[in-house]
Amino acid sequence: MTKLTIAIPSKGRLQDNTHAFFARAGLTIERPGGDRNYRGTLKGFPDVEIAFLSASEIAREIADGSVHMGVTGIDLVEENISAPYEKTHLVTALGFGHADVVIALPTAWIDVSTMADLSDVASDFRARHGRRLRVATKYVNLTRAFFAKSGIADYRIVESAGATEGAPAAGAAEMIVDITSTGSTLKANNLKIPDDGVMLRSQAHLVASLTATWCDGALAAARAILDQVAAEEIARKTKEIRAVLPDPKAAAKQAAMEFGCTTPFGDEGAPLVLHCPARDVPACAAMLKALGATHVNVVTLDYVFETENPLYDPLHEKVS
Ligand SMILES: Nc1ncnc2c1ncn2[C@@H]1O[C@H](COP(=O)(O)OP(=O)(O)OP(=O)(O)O)[C@@H](O)[C@H]1O
Ligand SMILES: O=P(O)(O)OC[C@H]1O[C@H](OP(=O)(O)OP(=O)(O)O)[C@H](O)[C@@H]1O
Ligand SMILES: [Mg+2]
Repeated sequence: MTKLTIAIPSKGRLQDNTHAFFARAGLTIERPGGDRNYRGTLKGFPDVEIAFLSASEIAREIADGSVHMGVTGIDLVEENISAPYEKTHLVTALGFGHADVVIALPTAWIDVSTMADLSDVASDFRARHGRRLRVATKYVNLTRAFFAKSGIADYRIVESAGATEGAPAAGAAEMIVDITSTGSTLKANNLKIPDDGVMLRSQAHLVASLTATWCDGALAAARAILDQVAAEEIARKTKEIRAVLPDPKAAAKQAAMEFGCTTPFGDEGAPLVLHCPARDVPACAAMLKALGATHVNVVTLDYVFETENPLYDPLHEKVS
């Protein structure tokens, strides 16, 4: 494998957001031949190959090293990979695909509102019915780990590939473990989440493989791509503030202390140029006015390229 292979979701809810994420970083995914082609390219990066896979396949291929990087959900990383953080490295959270893996049980079970309550019910159920409570799920490994942590042993997993929320009403299980975001599917099926029943908060991540072969070419391509991704990420979270001040050095120092502002071009300039966390801009502008600035210009940035790359450097450390 001399090329860098990046896997991206070819269907499902992560697909569109993934394309938008790459586009934001100025990266264009090309898929010659359209939807039926499972290989694509990244415009301007001849050493990169794109693999189109489902989100769960992406987690598996990252684990076994057949792709270098991919976009998938943390739920799938933790469910599909044993010892996930020995085999993968989370490059960055992508801010979409937010969903919780939860345990849900019938709303009619009014006495059960915590995992401790459920533990009691599970033992009673077994004593009374001579069989164990059934949990329908496709998250078999996450469920086992969570039930063990909650001290519940009296249950049995019924594997469910789809429409899991329907299992209790269909009589196939007493409860479920599944992913939820708005909660409307659970509600429609008369299911509720115990107070401490959230097993995992998931979102889509850019994930790198620690088992793939990282030759120099693959590393160089990863660096070039992550330079663009990091530059966009920093730019999105940062505003550039420009102001002329009687004592720019003192203002820069105060802005650094109060808001963590940096001075990318030094602290002597007229105007002084600050990089400020986006959320602190109004407060920082007020401070600069109080220090004598008559105008405070705030500029939105497209990219901020820096020598150090907060996304690439930690990955490089692990794979070389
Ligand atoms: N309702 C939801 N809201 C937000 N994210 C969700 C929701 N359902 C699933 N996801 C997330 O989307 C990711 C992929 O799920 P999706 O169902 O699109 O693909 P998949 O399960 O891999 O498909 P398949 O099982 O057919 O291979 C998962 O990481 C999951 O956490
Ligand atoms: O909390 P909610 O907003 O109601 O979302 C939850 C539902 O979304 C997912 O299904 P999806 O729509 O991806 O269909 P699928 O079962 O075919 O994957 C998940 O499996 C739940 O069924
Ligand atoms: Mg789905």
